[in-house]
Order: sequence, then C-alpha cells, then structure tokens
Amino acid sequence: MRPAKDFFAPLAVGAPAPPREIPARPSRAIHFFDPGNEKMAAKVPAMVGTVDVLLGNLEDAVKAENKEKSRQGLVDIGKATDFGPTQFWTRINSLDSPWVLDDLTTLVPEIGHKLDVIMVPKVQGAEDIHYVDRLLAQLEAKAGLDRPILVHAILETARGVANIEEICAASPRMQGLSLGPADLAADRRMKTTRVGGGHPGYVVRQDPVKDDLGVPQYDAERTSYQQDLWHYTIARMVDACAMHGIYPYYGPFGDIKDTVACEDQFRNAFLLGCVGAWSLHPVQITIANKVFSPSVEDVAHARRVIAAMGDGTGAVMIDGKMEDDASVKQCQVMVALAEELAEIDPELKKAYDAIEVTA
Ligand SMILES: CC(=O)SCCNC(=O)CCNC(=O)[C@H](O)C(C)(C)COP(=O)(O)OP(=O)(O)OC[C@H]1O[C@@H](n2cnc3c(N)ncnc32)[C@H](O)[C@@H]1OP(=O)(O)O
Ligand SMILES: O=CC(=O)O
Ligand SMILES: [Mg+2]
Repeated sequence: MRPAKDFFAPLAVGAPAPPREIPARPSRAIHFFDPGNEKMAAKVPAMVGTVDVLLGNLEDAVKAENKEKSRQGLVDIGKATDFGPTQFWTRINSLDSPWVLDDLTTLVPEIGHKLDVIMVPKVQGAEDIHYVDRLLAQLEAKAGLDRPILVHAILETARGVANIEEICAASPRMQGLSLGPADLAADRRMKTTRVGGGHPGYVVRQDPVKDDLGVPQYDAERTSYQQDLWHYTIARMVDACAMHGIYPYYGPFGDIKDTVACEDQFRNAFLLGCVGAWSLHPVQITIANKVFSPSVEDVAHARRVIAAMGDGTGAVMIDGKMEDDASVKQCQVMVALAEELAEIDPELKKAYDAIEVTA
C-alpha cells in the first residue's frame, strides 16, 4: 500500500497528476464495437453524440488472428474521429495474454490523448491495477500526455469479487467497475451457459398448499418466481464503488433479441445504483439510454419533495407518504442525475424542463 502522502503522486517522472476525484460523466451505455470489423467500424463516426461511451473492444469476441487488425483499426478510428461529447474507451486484452503489452504500448502513444478510459478485463486484485497504473504513467510521460487515462476494471473472477474493495482503492485512476457475468459464471463454476441475464431454473417456489387435514399437497399447482442470479454481485459492486467514489455498471446482456428481459436486467441494475450498462448491439443503446435516465415522473416527484422539504430537515406528508431527510437525499440523487443528463441530451432537457413543480 502506498502511504497517503504518495497516493496522488505521478508514478513516473513527467506523467500527468492522477485525478483527485472521478468526474460524473454520463455513461448510460458503453457501446462495444470491434474496430477490426469494417462494417461495425464504419458505423462509429455516425454514432458519436447518440451514445455516451464508444468502446473499441480488443479482448474476447475478437478472434486471435484478428488482434493486430483490431488494434490498428482502433488507432485509425481514434485518430480520425472527433468524439465531441461522447467518451472514447477501449477494452484491452487480459493481463496474462500475449497481446496486452502491445495494446498498451501502441494505444497510449498513438491515441492516448483521445482515450478517456481503459477497461481492464479479468482483474484479480490490486496487483493488476498497480501494474497497469505504473505502465500507463510511464507511457503517458513518454508520450507527453497532459491528462491521465482512467482505468475501469471488469469484475469477472471469484478472486476479483473477493478483492473488490482493494481493487477500487488500488489507484486514483480507478473510474469504475463492470460486472462481467459470462466470465464470472465460468470462473465460479456456475451451471449456466448464458451471457448475463436470468435463468428459468433459479426460482423460489411457494410452499405446498395443505388439504383440510393439514397434509401438504406436493403435487398441487404452486407459484414460482424466477430470481435474479446477479443481485448479490451487483449489490456488492455498488457498495464498493460508492465507498470509493467510483462508478458501477452492469455488463453484457447476450440475448440481443430479448429486448424486454434486457430492459429488466438494466433496470434492476439502475435501481440498485449502477450508472450504466454495456451495449453489444445498436438496439441495446436505446434500452440503456431509456433505463438509465430518470423518468419524468420520478424527477417531478423528486423536485416536489425537495421544494416541500425546504432546508432538507424535518418531516412532511406528500400524497399520504412521509418524506424526511433521508428521502430528500434520494430525491437529490435523482435530480442531480437528471441535470447531468439534460446537459448532453436535448430531448431529456425538454422533458425535464416541462415539469411543473406542484405543492
Ligand atoms: C462477454 C463479453 O465479453 S461481451 C463483450 C464482447 N462482445 C462484443 O463486443 C459483441 C459486439 N457485438 C457483435 O459482435 C454483434 O452485434 C453480434 C455478433 C452480437 C451480432 O452481429 P450481427 O449478426 O451482424 O447483428 P445484426 O445483423 O443485427 O446487425 C445489424 C447491423 O448492425 C451492425 N452492428 C451489429 N453490432 C454492432 C455494434 N456492436 N456496433 C456497431 N454496429 C453493429 C452490423 O454490422 C449490421 O450492419 P449492416 O446493417 O450494415 O449489415
Ligand atoms: O466480459 C464480460 C463477461 O461477462 O465476461
Ligand atoms: Mg469477460
């Protein structure tokens, strides 16, 4: 552990100072594309401004023989594109792969000035972040960058989950965490075969009804409810991120055609405290933008509570419900997010501005 006095010092002579605080930037959808896939890459310039984060993926889903092509494709896109309000991220190959060193030593000098965040997969513990942190500082210094590149870790190993707090605290560059349900399921030896989402076998069943003599009727019809496989891990991730002032994200939802279940999964994550989710296909951008933007009804209610609560202390009744210091704080979270999103999304701004705050 670095002593507190050294925590914010650059890790290489000439490297930019690490951030003291991670700014809250809209990142409802982190949209994945393969920069080596000509069809996908060609769509990227037109996606600027329609999605909060564009992420050039170099890791899983890119075939081994295409790794160099995708890396070069990312360099070309990074150089040629003006990203405007959209953040530009990449997911590098895993730290134990033969490609990651070339990923970092190529990307930082070539397009480091454009990259906002580097996503690191399969992070196991603080030592992985320390490695990336030092190497980035050296490369940034060599490239003469004046702004540090932030680091985002994917939570996709059992060890990573066990070490979650130390990962969040490992560097002032840490921007956030994403849940990686596919790799995590494999690493935990969960008996699933999907990329995120639920499972029809993971249920809680109603107790058997009893007959008039009190005998349980095991064969009688019973209600069962599918449960959320990811609840524990998302909640753990949200707490760790909140504690460290960084941002939690739900990861991939692989059933592209099941837009309804994708929306449910994203909304569960939003309600639990995540700020965004991955989009693997353009159709998922629309879902994420909708789900991770507070609804007009929620913003209207939140503004009403804030107005009624005056200095934020005490208790009031609104529509038969008690509101007090704790509920007004939740309302402030909602309104702060709405204001942040309104700055970059004219449609949302119009909708939020049209709200009339009633007594
Ligand atoms: C577990 C994990 O690690 S998840 C993260 C890694 N995985 C990924 O990054 C996957 C990214 N997404 C993809 O590779 C693709 O979307 C697939 C393979 C899932 C589906 O691709 P397709 O079968 O081509 O989908 P579909 O036919 O619906 O595509 C429609 C159009 O959208 C384009 N498109 C599809 N996905 C994307 C994308 N992510 N970004 C930009 N454009 C896309 C297609 O090129 C196609 O273009 P066209 O109309 O000019 O032909
Ligand atoms: O990389 C993501 C995952 O789910 O695995
Ligand atoms: Mg993965």
